[in-house]
Amino acid sequence: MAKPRAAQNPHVACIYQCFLFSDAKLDTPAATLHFASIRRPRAAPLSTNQLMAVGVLALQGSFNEHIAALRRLGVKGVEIRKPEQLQSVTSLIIPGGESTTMAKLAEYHNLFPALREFVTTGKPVWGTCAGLIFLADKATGQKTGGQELIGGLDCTVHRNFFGSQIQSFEAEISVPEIAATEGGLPTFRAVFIRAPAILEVGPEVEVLADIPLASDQNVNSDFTSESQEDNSGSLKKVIVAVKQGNMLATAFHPELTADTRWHSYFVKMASEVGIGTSNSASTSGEHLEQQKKDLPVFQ
Ligand SMILES: NC(=O)CC[C@H](N)C(=O)O
Repeated sequence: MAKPRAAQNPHVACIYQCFLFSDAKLDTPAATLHFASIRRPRAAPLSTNQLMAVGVLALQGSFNEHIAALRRLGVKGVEIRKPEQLQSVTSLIIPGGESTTMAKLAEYHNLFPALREFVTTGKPVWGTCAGLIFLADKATGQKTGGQELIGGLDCTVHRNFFGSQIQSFEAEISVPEIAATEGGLPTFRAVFIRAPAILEVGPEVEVLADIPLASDQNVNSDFTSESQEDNSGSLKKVIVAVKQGNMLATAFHPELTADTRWHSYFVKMASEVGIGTSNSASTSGEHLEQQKKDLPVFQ
């Protein structure tokens, strides 16, 4: 597997920076340059009965990009900011961003009880990056005083495992489960932005992807030499994507690439639990109209 490449290119670093601290600054020349380098196959279009509205927590971070990725599949994304809005959706994406800020906003809007209920009632939830941190039962590397988590995902996450903003990187990761169900290449180009990693998982958790660590990679000291070793006792790797029942979590950002396979995988999870919603997705006419307004993710 390719060694993770740090985002040293100033244009790419700029995008990562913009991404974390604002909602949608992706229509810039720098974004164009960045996304042009990520040309991946799209997942096959979803059939009509897989179309449904998916909630996207829209407090902070990359919610616009998730909604745009869903739109490319013909699926409607609904912005969720208040507890009562969760009643109108049957699945939810918690985007990446900055988990401490997101937690403060969620607390301010009294969202935590409704979010926990959403998870515990078995509705599909996908956390990306900060969203993964939200779903974890335990997080390390938090700011002083910690932060509230939704929990439910039996794992321990290190919040900034791969280091600071400038250690953001992209890497080709092996995604056997995604390739088996969604087709396409056996690898996925994953964008890690001040990314967390999963240090430990419980028995119910299925590991969907991990990433080898370069020998010179500067990772957090909480990661013990014992947890770095695989069965052969030599290769250092860390978990970056998992599934546990109704919960999917990725340490990286599929919504920032043109490869929609993680989104189609999640939409299928949502449709498989048999709780399709009356909030049906757009008609094909609407879909075409929406595509014109899409964010500049290159095909
Ligand atoms: N890209 C991201 O979502 C980064 C998450 C960040 N490490 C945090 O603590 O919130």
